Amino acid sequence: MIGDSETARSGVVLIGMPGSGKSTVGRLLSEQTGLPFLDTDALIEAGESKRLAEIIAHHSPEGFREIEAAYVQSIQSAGSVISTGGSVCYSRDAMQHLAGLGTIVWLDVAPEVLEQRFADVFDRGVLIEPGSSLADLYHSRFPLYEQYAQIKIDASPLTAEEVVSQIRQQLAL
Ligand SMILES: Nc1ncnc2c1ncn2[C@@H]1O[C@H](COP(=O)(O)OP(=O)(O)O)[C@@H](O)[C@H]1O
Ligand SMILES: O=C(O)C1=C[C@@H](OP(=O)(O)O)[C@@H](O)[C@H](O)C1
Ligand SMILES: [Mg+2]
Repeated sequence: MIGDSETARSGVVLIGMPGSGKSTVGRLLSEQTGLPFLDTDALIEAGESKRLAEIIAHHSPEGFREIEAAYVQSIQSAGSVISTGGSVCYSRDAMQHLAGLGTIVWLDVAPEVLEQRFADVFDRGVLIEPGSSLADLYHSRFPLYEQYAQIKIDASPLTAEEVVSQIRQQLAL
């Protein structure tokens, strides 16, 4: 576990698989608490003036990871709700930076549930090897999310509102 300062505790950083609800939950949590909201995918899209799927299509997976890590490390807003992209877990530097901005909360959602939330991971723009399944991706990323998470929410059976409520309870927000 990393990042344990007073400043860090005032913010919330959501991590987890694509489709786990980071953007949805982050927006709701921000509305309910009044904490500012930042979605790192939106930050990248604004900075690059392109949609994420387009950026991913024009770079190697490693290239996209470097772009994502650089944008994430440029964030200075401690005390916000930050929804990350699912692939941020590949950058130790980015994760260490995020740990200085807020408590890292992992929305853990089973691959069977994720599959129901979006039909085509390639349309959505996810860093996944051709031929791999969401379940493969889930199992390969699991140890990374686990390593960085300070709080884990078993979000598979929960609505977005219930996830927000659990986060608020656990962090006394
Ligand atoms: N707890 C939930 N239960 C059911 N559907 C959800 C939940 N959270 C998010 N969704 C839906 O799943 C999809 C992906 O959510 P999103 O917030 O974009 O995930 P992420 O940012 O983690 O990729 C959206 O269509 C959203 O409405
Ligand atoms: O997990 C991934 O490989 C990705 C998830 C996306 O964000 P969401 O997790 O919000 O879908 C986005 O950052 C990028 O397209 C890659
Ligand atoms: Mg998102």
